Amino acid sequence: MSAAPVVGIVGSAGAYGRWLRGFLQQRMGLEVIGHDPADPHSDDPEVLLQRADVLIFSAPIRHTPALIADYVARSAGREAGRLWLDVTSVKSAPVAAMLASQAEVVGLHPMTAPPKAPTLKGRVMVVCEARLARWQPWLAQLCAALEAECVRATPAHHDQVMALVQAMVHATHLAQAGVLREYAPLLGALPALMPYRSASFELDTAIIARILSLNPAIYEDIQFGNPHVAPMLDRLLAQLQQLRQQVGQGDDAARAAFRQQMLLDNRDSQGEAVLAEGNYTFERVGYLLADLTERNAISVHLPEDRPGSLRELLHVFERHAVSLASIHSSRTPAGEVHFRVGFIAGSDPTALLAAAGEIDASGIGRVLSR
Ligand SMILES: O=C(O)C(=O)C[C@]1(C(=O)O)C=C[C@@H](O)C=C1
Repeated sequence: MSAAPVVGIVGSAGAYGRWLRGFLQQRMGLEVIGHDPADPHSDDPEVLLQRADVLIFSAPIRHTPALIADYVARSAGREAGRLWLDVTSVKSAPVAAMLASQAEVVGLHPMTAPPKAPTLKGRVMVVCEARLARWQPWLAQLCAALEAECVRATPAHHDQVMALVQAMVHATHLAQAGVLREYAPLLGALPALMPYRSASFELDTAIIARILSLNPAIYEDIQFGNPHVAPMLDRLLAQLQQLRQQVGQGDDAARAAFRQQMLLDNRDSQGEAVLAEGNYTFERVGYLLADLTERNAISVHLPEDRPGSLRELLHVFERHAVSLASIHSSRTPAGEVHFRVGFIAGSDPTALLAAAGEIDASGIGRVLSR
């Protein structure tokens, strides 16, 4: 095991491959080599097998087990004493394929698309330590540098849990997207419904938009590449069919059954503490959404990340006698940290313009277009 291993990425041109290369080079100061069939300038697989102390498979889930098997055959024992990792959303098959090698093996699953941020701070990463010995300290360094909340699991348990955490969530939202599409000729597309939104609807449509904006192959493979998904879908359908039957029946007995099964039994099963926490989260997110959609606001990027920058910014509003209603740190779509400052209703637009002008002119911050 080397303190500064050479890392090889199989799938270096993909979204995670590119993110990992940046992270490993910039945050961990490591030499990174990579192969990707989509990048003719990338290194040959043989170069990776010769030089990489750590090999990371970052390829489409569907092809990963066969791809790993191919590397096991080509490597032919040279991988002994090295570390092999993968970052796919399903764990049993890729980890089993890596275990056919003589390398130490850890399956990873970051529970996020490649973030705009330089690390996985604030995100979860599942870690399946399938065969780990001498590389343990380096894996700990990797996890610390990634700043993710790491949760250990076996590949089998991971895949069972992901049928709920990922496949069920994606399935219900894609079904909602399909229903919205079917109703669009009658009621209009989403923009026609948004004026009537509840916080729940807004959150669900944001999730739908997120899923439909990311890589379709990942969502396909999460449904089709995990054997625990089909039985989960059966249960999901049975729940919906039961509700459909009760609404169709429509009498007091059906209402009582609905109330008992769908509301009371589910409430009891979740327990008071979990419900209270989730309900509180919902309220906080609801307020956050309201603040973020508030038009009477400006976003400011503070170029200097130093103590006192935010106080100087707030001081400008104070001098222009503008009262703030909210302040949130957030990220632009390009990933730049900014502060979004909301103002109380009826704030003087001229004072706001003057304050924004002063922030720009003084160099305290850069006011972003809305
Ligand atoms: O960044 C996100 O929106 C995600 O959560 C992406 C998401 C998911 O939708 O479950 C998709 C694939 C990865 O395996 C992890 C998480």
